Amino acid sequence: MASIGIIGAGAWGTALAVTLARNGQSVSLWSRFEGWADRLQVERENKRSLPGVTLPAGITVSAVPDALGRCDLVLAVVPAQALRETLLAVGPLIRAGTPIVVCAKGIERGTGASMRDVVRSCCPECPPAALSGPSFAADVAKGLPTAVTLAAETLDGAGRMARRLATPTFRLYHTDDLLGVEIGGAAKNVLAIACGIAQGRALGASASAALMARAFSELLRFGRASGARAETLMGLSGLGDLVLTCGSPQSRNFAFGVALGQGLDASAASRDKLVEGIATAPVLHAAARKIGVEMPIVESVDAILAKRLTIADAIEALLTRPPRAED
Ligand SMILES: NC(=O)C1=CN([C@@H]2O[C@H](COP(=O)(O)OP(=O)(O)OC[C@H]3O[C@@H](n4cnc5c(N)ncnc54)[C@H](OP(=O)(O)O)[C@@H]3O)[C@@H](O)[C@H]2O)C=CC1
Ligand SMILES: O=C(CO)COP(=O)(O)O
Repeated sequence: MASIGIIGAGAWGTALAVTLARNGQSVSLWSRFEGWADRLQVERENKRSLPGVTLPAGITVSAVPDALGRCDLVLAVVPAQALRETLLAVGPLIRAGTPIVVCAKGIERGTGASMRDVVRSCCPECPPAALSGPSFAADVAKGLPTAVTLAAETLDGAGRMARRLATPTFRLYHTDDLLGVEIGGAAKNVLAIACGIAQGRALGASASAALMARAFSELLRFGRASGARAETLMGLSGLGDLVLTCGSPQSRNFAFGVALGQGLDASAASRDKLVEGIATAPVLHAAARKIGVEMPIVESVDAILAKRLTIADAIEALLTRPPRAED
């Protein structure tokens, strides 16, 4: 069987490589930095993101992307904002017809493009797919039970890829609602920042639960208006990931929100770690406005990050919104 290519040797790329290789797959893991690729290849451990997890022999790490051309399935696991430049660099090596499964969660800043559209424009011969759902890299790398969703343009294609990537502890459901899966993953990061802020401000467990429920209602409203299916938004990649990310200090988006809520400096709180919701907030807010969907929590996060609103004013604005029928 041909290898599975993984683009990006960060926390999630490494965790996916480890879980696939443990299950007998041959994995070509690509990192843009030769020094980092060499370290992983020799030390057999990603000491930066997943200390203590051994890279099985089935993983070959390299900064030379040629091996991606011999893979029959490629996972793109770089930050959403880096997907385009990465695919422009290594995409031409990927064989026509090879699916590119984007594992990043976000919307492209500047263009408002979805991840599948970035794949389509950079690698028009490769069908886009998405892997998303509640799954912390550390949990997956430890072999803890996890369930996520694989979305592709066709249900058959999604099913084939899901069977290829599933392991006894990494359970994959599949769907052809690529749009719905991408929206859930992108939106939950922004909403998790809001939930983190509430935690950092010590607003209490009742407020946190209310915020999470209203956050889900925004996700559902935006997703449906965009054409996503409700069952996708209520599934692993929507509600499932929202619950995980909005309630766990393990989440970088939630932890960033906590730091903001505690009054810490935003740039310091996101300096060393990836907080995808920061870039997604203004794009998601703009997309919602464009289609006339109200997303007051997303709007607040965007305004706080852009320093148009203080946290206190944002909370005040949310609490004084006119009462309405619940949707
Ligand atoms: N960590 C997790 O638990 C999960 C993460 N995800 C998603 O996966 C995506 C990646 O996250 P994660 O792996 O955690 O992030 P990390 O920051 O751990 O790793 C990101 C990887 O992408 C590489 N990268 C960064 N910028 C660029 C660039 N401009 N060009 C090429 N490569 C680049 C990094 O290389 P370098 O280190 O050399 O800069 C690194 O290998 C995100 O969208 C995230 O939302 C999804 C599910 C779970
Ligand atoms: O997407 C994730 C879990 O499903 C990881 O969330 P964070 O990027 O907030 O850490």
